[in-house]
Amino acid sequence: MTETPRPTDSHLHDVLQQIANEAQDLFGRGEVANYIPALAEVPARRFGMALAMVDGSSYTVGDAHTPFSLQSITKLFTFVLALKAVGEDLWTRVGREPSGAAFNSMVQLESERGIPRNPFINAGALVVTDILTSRYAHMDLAMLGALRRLTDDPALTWNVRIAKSERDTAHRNMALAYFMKSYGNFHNPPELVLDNYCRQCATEMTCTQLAQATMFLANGGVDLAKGSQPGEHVLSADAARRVNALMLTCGAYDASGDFAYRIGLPIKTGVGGGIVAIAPGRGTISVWSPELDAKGNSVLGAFALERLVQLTGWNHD
Ligand SMILES: NC(=O)CC[C@H](N)C(=O)O
Repeated sequence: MTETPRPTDSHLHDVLQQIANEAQDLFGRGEVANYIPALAEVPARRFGMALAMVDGSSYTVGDAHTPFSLQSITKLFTFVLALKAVGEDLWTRVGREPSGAAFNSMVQLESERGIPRNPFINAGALVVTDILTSRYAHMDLAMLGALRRLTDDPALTWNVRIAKSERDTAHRNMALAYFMKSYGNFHNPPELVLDNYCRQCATEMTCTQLAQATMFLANGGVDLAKGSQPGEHVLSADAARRVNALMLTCGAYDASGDFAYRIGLPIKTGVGGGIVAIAPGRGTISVWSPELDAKGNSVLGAFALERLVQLTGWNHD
């Protein structure tokens, strides 16, 4: 059996550079999301990648310092907030099974009596935002506060234009919310929750920030000390393990099985073209490239993560 050469951390910069070079060949194979009008204006041929290691080292390549729209990646952060707020009671409102259906699908909701399959599809994320809307006077600001602490960036915010553009065209998400309300699984006015949800989705981060913000998932629930802040105990090690399990099984909508097969790490994707991946005990990887495949996942992002695990062996040791 041939061994995959294992680059040491000092070689990680070269690994990223190699991946960025190879990825260029894939430009043109996907399309920038256009169902949210303002997202369609993002330049397509962008590629950035960042690694943040639990030892505090970090590596970047390409457009890793350009802010992009997190979109569904925010479902990871709101899920963590809701888990902290209501604990295991969360599972009375949302399931934890892969849906095998598109991220914005309604079909299962009728036969499953308004309980969405998991928190990472739109219906599930809307229920999570509903839970947080009940919990906080200003759910949007509570989320932003949490993200500012995780990135150590007090200026982090949502893009007002993208939030408005999504809110103006959020007909399907509104329908999902009303449908769940008809089953009693939505407690606040859908209009209010949609306002919060669209701001949430329009939050922007760079690859570097996203890798930093998810470090607690690679580090047993504990964030690293950053700037003036001591390391924050975000979740218990047990809860972090469970979040990672959900990312592995449900993080890429109806392509979750394919991502697990190709990459084998817990991940979360978004239609802004971002993907974040967790290598437990090692570090976090974030990648951004706006061209999406038919299921709404970044074409170059998926390729880059697949190459990273091939070149480093991070998914099997
Ligand atoms: N897959 C996504 O990133 C979807 C998020 C987007 N804001 C939506 O609700 O449609």
